Amino acid sequence: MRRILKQITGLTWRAISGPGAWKGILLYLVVLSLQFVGVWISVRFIAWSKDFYDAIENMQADVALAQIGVFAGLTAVSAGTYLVMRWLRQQLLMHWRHRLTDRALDAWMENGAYWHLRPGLSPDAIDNPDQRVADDCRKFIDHLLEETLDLISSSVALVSYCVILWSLSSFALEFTFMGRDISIPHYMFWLAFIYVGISSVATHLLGKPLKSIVFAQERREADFRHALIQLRETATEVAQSRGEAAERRRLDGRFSGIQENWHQLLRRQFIMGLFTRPYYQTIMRVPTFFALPAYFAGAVTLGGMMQLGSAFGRVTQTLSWFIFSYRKLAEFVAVTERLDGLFKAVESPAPMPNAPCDIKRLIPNTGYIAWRDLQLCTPDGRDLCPVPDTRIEKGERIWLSGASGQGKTTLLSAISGLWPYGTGHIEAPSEEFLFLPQTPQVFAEGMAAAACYPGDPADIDPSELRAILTRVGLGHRLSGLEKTGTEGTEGLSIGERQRLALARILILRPKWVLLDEATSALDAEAEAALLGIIRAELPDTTLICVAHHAPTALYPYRTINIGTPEPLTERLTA
Ligand SMILES: Nc1ncnc2c1ncn2[C@@H]1O[C@H](COP(=O)(O)OP(=O)(O)OP(=O)(O)O)[C@@H](O)[C@H]1O
Repeated sequence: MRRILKQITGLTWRAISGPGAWKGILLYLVVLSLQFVGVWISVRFIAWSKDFYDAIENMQADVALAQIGVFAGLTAVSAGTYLVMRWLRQQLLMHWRHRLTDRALDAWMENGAYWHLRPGLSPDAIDNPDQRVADDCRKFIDHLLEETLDLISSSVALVSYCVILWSLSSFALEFTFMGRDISIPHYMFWLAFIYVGISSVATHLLGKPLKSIVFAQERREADFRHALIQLRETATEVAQSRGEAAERRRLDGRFSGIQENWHQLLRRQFIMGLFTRPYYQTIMRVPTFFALPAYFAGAVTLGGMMQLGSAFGRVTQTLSWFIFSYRKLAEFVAVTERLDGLFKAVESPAPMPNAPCDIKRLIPNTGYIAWRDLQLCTPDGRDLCPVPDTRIEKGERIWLSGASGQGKTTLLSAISGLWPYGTGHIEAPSEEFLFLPQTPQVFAEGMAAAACYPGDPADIDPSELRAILTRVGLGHRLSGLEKTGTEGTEGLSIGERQRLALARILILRPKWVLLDEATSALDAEAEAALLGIIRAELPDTTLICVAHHAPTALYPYRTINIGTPEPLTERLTA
């Protein structure tokens, strides 16, 4: 309980603190005040019904008419208060959600957490981070507002109902137990608390597993959504390989996970319902039964007993907030734990237990890359092929060669400061590296954004962009620049994607480029032409090129072999 309260306050602090925090807090106070106005109006309505019916009973037409005017006024205030309160509450929801989402995105993006905290790379790997950032931030604020506002206004209402119940239940319960006369004054008052106390404990015991079931449900829903997104992203591969049946199996598997957990959820809700439903239905009647001993003892009249029953009912109903909100509270706890898990994992990510994490990084004064005594390993602690000590000067061209799986891509990750597993020393400049993978992504933001990534397309002159795209052989796709979304990049072949990625070098003009089989889908002639352009235009740029054949267009280049050298024929061609 203390842990979850700490998590809730921690997340709340993230959402409400920071510059301009006063705005959200002020909004919250206004919403709370309006909620109190709502409680006051409902109390006024109770008094109004007495005045109105008394006027009718006493045949006072003018008073009754005046009360109709009071009714209209109260209704107008009530409706106005409710609408303004709801509108402000939605504003506050977005205000705090924005702040919390900002913090979650900062945490997820800073220091490459989105890269490090992936399954297989970290013991704290985060499942479905998209769900945590997109859904859980919203749900957390939504629950926070609903539960705290409810709790505060219920507590205030409870005090006033308790005062009424205390004054109405002045009589005592008298009985004989084991030969002794016992008298419990205000017993109806104490009974209300005992009744709700016992019921709350019963609800908690029955509903305890609900939190983890709700947690699992959200996770399985997210897994199913993720599988559908994967299908969209790999549509061509699936369609070409007639993978529909396999995809259906995968999707069905994920969906049956949802169903299985759903049944557990239903079962648990049913078990809870066996208690909470009768409780809900009897809460307004049971007070009368409890008051019967006093009635039969002549301590209270029938009218008094009915009045007492309704006061008791109000107290128990307000006290039962915990019981009635149990399912929502379970969701709140599940959302809190997921979101807190994200922040905790990012703040103190643990390395894999079986792999050394001791690569020392230095930033040299002059521009060069060097490594010595470098032994990289996989996250499960397997040593990769030893890498010979090397120093790469600015403007050099390097062919990083080695058979498949020897650790070339891993070395590139280590150079750019991502790969943590291994031992040794790496010196690399602080300037940004441009990394081009084998299958570059094209983003929903369109052709220009893909060509300038990770730069901003607004920073390049459109005519220059067109000229560069034409030079890399994408002149026939220039119309894509005018189209928005994925329409402009739809159908780009892998080779064309690689051309688009190579255009980034000409646009961004970086000092250090890491090419990981970035030309593998181009024919030899196109590869030679493109690398030739890059070499001629950017003579000072260092190119470190991972490839399974010699990048002859980069000649003169230096070869660094990792593990088994490439086949002899490749070396001869070089
Ligand atoms: N997250 C990981 N978990 C476990 N093993 C990994 C992980 N990442 C890489 N490896 C392993 O590390 C080894 C080196 O991988 P890497 O991608 O660096 O090889 P490569 O030389 O670039 O191969 P290729 O030429 O086929 O691209 C491989 O055996 C790979 O399976």
